[in-house]
Amino acid sequence: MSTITESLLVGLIGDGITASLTPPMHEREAAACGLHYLYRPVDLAVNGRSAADVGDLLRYGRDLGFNAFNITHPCKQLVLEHLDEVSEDAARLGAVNTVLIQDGRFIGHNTDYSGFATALAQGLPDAALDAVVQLGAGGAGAAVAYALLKAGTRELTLIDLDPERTRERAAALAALFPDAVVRPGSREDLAPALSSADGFVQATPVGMHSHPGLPLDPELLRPETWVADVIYRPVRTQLVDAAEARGCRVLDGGHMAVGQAVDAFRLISGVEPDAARMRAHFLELVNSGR
Ligand SMILES: NC(=O)C1=CN([C@@H]2O[C@H](COP(=O)(O)OP(=O)(O)OC[C@H]3O[C@@H](n4cnc5c(N)ncnc54)[C@H](O)[C@@H]3O)[C@@H](O)[C@H]2O)C=CC1
Ligand SMILES: O=C1C[C@@](O)(C(=O)O)C[C@@H](O)[C@@H]1O
Repeated sequence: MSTITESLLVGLIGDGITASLTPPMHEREAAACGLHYLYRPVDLAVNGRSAADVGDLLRYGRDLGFNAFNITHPCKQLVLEHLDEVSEDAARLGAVNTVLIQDGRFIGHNTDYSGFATALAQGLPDAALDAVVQLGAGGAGAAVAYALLKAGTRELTLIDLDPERTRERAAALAALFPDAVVRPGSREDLAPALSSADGFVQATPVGMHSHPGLPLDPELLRPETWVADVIYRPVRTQLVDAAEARGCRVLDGGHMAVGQAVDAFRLISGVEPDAARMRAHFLELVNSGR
């Protein structure tokens, strides 16, 4: 037996997340830190719930003694209206992936953007960020683009298959970062934009086990352009391999997956996790086929 202050009970609310690696990442790190910490997937698909139930699930969780939740697709925006307080960055970004429950209040944060920012700073130290081309303007793309602009990107070319989404996301980001140029583009803009870009970020599902392939012709990548992928299943995507073969510096998607977990773990537990240990455990999980 333990009370809400003696142990930590955490959940991940989202659709189809039962096999997520985030729960084992948190639990293993907590064990290494000597914490009593349980982290359960709360899968909408398994429970016959819809995304609109996220507020009810949060309130049930609070009543049942949960300390925090991670929130994922398709609830990261929907959850906002149920929160008592939202961090400045999560409010600006318009998405929350971590909810702390403190004194019965719900407090939202976004560790997708901060996790990517740390991953980029540590994984590609000294990378020039002035001009970046990004493919994909969905949920992950929004967080990554926000992180880039906050870290100093002056010129971001955003390209998504959905032109309306591209325009809307580019306009929203341009309003948040008035000193930067956020240019909505189409696939025809890839080659000219990459001819002078410092970096290329791939934030589409292309490259996942379920969507194998390359999101662009790797010949378009100059060796001096760094490349970041958000896909982490597999960690070594075809893009990561092709970019390395071209001589580019590369950040695989596992860095963002670990980065969001590191930042959420710190917020939830108040304990500083060992990021290198979490990355090693993450790779162990991926390599064992989890
Ligand atoms: N490393 C990490 O921590 C995280 C990784 N992810 C991964 O990021 C990927 C994207 O996830 P979400 O953004 O949530 O999905 P989403 O469905 O919200 O957005 C994906 C976007 O990519 C666009 N797209 C698809 N194919 C494209 C192509 N060939 N060229 C240009 N645009 C294209 C779609 O139109 C859509 O707007 C997923 O594979 C997910 O697993 C997501 C969250 C965190
Ligand atoms: O979107 C993601 C991915 C995730 O849902 C996972 O399953 O690892 C965990 C969330 O915290 C994060 O925001």
